[in-house]
Amino acid sequence: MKIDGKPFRSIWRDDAGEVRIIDQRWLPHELRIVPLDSREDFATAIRDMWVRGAPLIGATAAYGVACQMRRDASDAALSETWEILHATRPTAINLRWALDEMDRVLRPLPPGDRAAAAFRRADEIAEEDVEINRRIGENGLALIREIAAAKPDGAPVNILTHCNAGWPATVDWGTATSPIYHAMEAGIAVHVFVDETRPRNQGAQLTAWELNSAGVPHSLIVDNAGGHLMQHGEVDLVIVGTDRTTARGDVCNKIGTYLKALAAKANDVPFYVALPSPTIDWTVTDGLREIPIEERDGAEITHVQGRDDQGRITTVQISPDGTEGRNPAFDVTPAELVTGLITERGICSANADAMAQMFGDLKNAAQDRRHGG
Ligand SMILES: CSC[C@@H](O)[C@@H](O)C(=O)COP(=O)(O)O
Repeated sequence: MKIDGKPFRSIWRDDAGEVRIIDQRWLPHELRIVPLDSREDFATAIRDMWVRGAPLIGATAAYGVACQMRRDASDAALSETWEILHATRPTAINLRWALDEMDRVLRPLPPGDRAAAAFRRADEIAEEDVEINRRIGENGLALIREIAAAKPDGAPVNILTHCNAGWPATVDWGTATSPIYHAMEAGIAVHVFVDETRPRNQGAQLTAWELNSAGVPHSLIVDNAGGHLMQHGEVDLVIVGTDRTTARGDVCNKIGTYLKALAAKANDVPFYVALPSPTIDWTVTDGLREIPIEERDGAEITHVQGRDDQGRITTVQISPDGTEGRNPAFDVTPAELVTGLITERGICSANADAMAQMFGDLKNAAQDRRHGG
């Protein structure tokens, strides 16, 4: 997508082949581009959320393996790099997916061939992500078009989204935002309610920033406003992203997603999840019991970052000294609250049969790998 009219991705290789990212900690106030080189650079960038969002975490890890292969392409380095990068964040399954994929491709090769093959596969993973998200956009567009057709002429389709499942969370397009960008391109009027998404404010800082840059009409709302807006008929559709979706369609996403799904159900608002296939974890079914939920530093709750009137990015404390924050970063929305999954292959019901029918090949491949096939 574009920043000030210039096309950008969230991660790319420069003319010399070096990996560069947008350091998202400073958005929307400053656009800082940084190189990543060592395995430690990559681990820090994922752990400390310079990059974040499930698909981008996966792509970054793939490039992390590739860069390491330039330094040391031994079997031991391959295994160690898998472990180090895998330990950075626990919830988004794209991390393990990308690391397994790199291992699958590199392990059979002689060490001398691994660096070149690793960069090839990492570039492909990045390109595949862009294409998956483009298709999610096309498939979600059909949904928005249908809702638009039932509205009075010219009235915008009001879409609520939570967190940032936009292009900064992926390599490009975003997942939840891709249908919105496709609707804009198709000339359909849309308006987006952006949940601020405490504690880290990915909605206020990233989703609002990207929609603003793309000229998409939007309103920033506090996380607690969604239910009220739904009760008053102001939301036509909810679209969120996901960090891990189970084989039966339980959806793990940013903390607060579950409450939006409950409110949507109570008010007959369709609740859709934009789901790229690498975000499906075929090894788990019961999301509530089986998905590890990241617990982050309580300081993210007790403090807030913003820009002061001197233009400096600063952090302030909002709670009393001595009060500690409890900070589970994700929650699980059970499949029965999900109207449908917008995937690159089409829209799929959130249940085991429908998912197995749409992605049977991927499910079988995952099961083969699990049994050492
Ligand atoms: C396309 S991104 C989908 C999810 O990864 C996104 O909604 C989300 O929860 C991101 O969490 P974050 O903690 O910012 O990495």
